[in-house]
Amino acid sequence: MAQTSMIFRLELDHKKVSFGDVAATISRAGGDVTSIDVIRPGHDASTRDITVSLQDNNETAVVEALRRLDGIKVVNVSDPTFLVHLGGKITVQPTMPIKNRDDLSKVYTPGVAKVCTAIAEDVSKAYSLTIKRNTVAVVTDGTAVLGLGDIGPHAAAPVMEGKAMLFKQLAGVDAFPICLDTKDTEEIIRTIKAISPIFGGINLEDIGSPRCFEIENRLAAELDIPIFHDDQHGTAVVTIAGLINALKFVGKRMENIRVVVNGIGAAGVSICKMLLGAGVRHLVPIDRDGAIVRGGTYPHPMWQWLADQPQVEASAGTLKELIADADVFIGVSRARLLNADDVKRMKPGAIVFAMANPEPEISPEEALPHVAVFATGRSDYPNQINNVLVFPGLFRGALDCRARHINEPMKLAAARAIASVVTADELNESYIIPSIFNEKVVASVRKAVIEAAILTNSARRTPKDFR
Ligand SMILES: NC(=O)c1ccc[n+]([C@@H]2O[C@H](COP(=O)([O-])OP(=O)(O)OC[C@H]3O[C@@H](n4cnc5c(N)ncnc54)[C@H](O)[C@@H]3O)[C@@H](O)[C@H]2O)c1
Ligand SMILES: O=C(O)C[C@H](O)C(=O)O
Ligand SMILES: [Mg+2]
Repeated sequence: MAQTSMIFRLELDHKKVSFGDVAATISRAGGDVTSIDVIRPGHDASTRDITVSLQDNNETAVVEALRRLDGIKVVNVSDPTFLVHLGGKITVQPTMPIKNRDDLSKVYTPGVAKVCTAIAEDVSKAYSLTIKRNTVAVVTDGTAVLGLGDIGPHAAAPVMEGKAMLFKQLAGVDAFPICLDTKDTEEIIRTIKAISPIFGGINLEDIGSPRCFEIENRLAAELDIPIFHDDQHGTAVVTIAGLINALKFVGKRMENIRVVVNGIGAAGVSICKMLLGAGVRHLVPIDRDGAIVRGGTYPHPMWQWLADQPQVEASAGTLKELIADADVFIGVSRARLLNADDVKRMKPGAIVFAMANPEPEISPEEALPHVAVFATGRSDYPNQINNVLVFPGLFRGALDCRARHINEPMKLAAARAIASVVTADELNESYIIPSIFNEKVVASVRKAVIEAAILTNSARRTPKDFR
């Protein structure tokens, strides 16, 4: 069951009702009082903010129960999640104050002109004399936002702002949310190319498949800064990291496991490719019409690529049929597609990564009793397998060594680095993947990415700590 919390502002008439009555009413309606703030104290009446933890968004039941109580006025109901979004989540800060005319003439006209001229004469100076060395554009068209689908560029913004916050807090990267009002592949490519001069890298986000593949490939070929579709590669990297450790925990090997991947979109395609690269020999890719089978013919070029791989199984079927006898289930599809009976039919030592956001393919309550390792993409359950473990450190590394692109060895190095943060004695069923608050994650990913970039000639600069 999903837990949320809400703040109820109440006016209490003390002659008619006590706080005990309020707490008991909230509890009967399915809520738990977690904190109380007295906004206006008083002998006869008071105003209080009551924070209530709720199961499954049953706020209406609580409000109705409170309204039926004599002596209570419900002034306002607010959702703390909305409150943290008020006014947006990021801002732009100058690196120094402009204190006097002298400062002004340096940072702005006339002084700035000679810096512009220097860059015009040698464009590589943009890295040392502008923000380019530290900036990433987080670009979306709003077509595949989490598992919510095509909700448009305005509605996508809170996710993009969230990614920008994480870039900054975790890795010091200045990321800008860019939400494009177009779904046209050529227009998206043209626009990103046109805005690219100020950016050191491009993080594509929540762009639906199959358009995302062409957009990424074309930009990587036509621009000389790293282009990274987070939903494809960030997800694949963190999934491989989680799988390396989950397999250690259950004592199985990549070569011997049968893996079902459900949802062969942006994330699913990249996960399948990385699984094959990591040595998986029994792969069952499934989308909404059933399995993508070896030898089949598909209009989607990436599905056709999968159908041509020898490790992909040839048997057709639905998710419910094909999950039987799987060692590993990886879901990057939609909410609530599986139940306890489905995961019960997996092999002993089953590993389930139900990574659809915000709601996984199966809830932990249903899956946990029947599987050895369970993970989701969410921060409120153990084992959060989410691309946030990847993009901050990966771009930190790519920017620091001015990587031309982000290649397979850099991604694999990032996956191994994340997995290695969990030591052998720490590894257990609820700790296969480190927390994003573990400071070692970004540092380890950065280091591994830079080493791989130098070895593969993607790096244009060797950072000081590598010299
Ligand atoms: N945990 C993470 O870090 C992470 C990262 C990326 C994506 N995701 C989640 O994975 C999901 C997919 O994201 P995406 O960017 O790949 O989107 P996408 O739109 O590119 O792909 C989704 C795919 O799922 C398929 N699908 C839809 N319903 C299905 C069903 N009932 N059975 C099988 N397949 C079905 C679609 O046909 C499509 O191919 C979303 O829920 C997203 O939030 C999680
Ligand atoms: O945004 C997230 O939490 C992860 C991922 O990028 C997603 O689209 O679900
Ligand atoms: Mg995403």
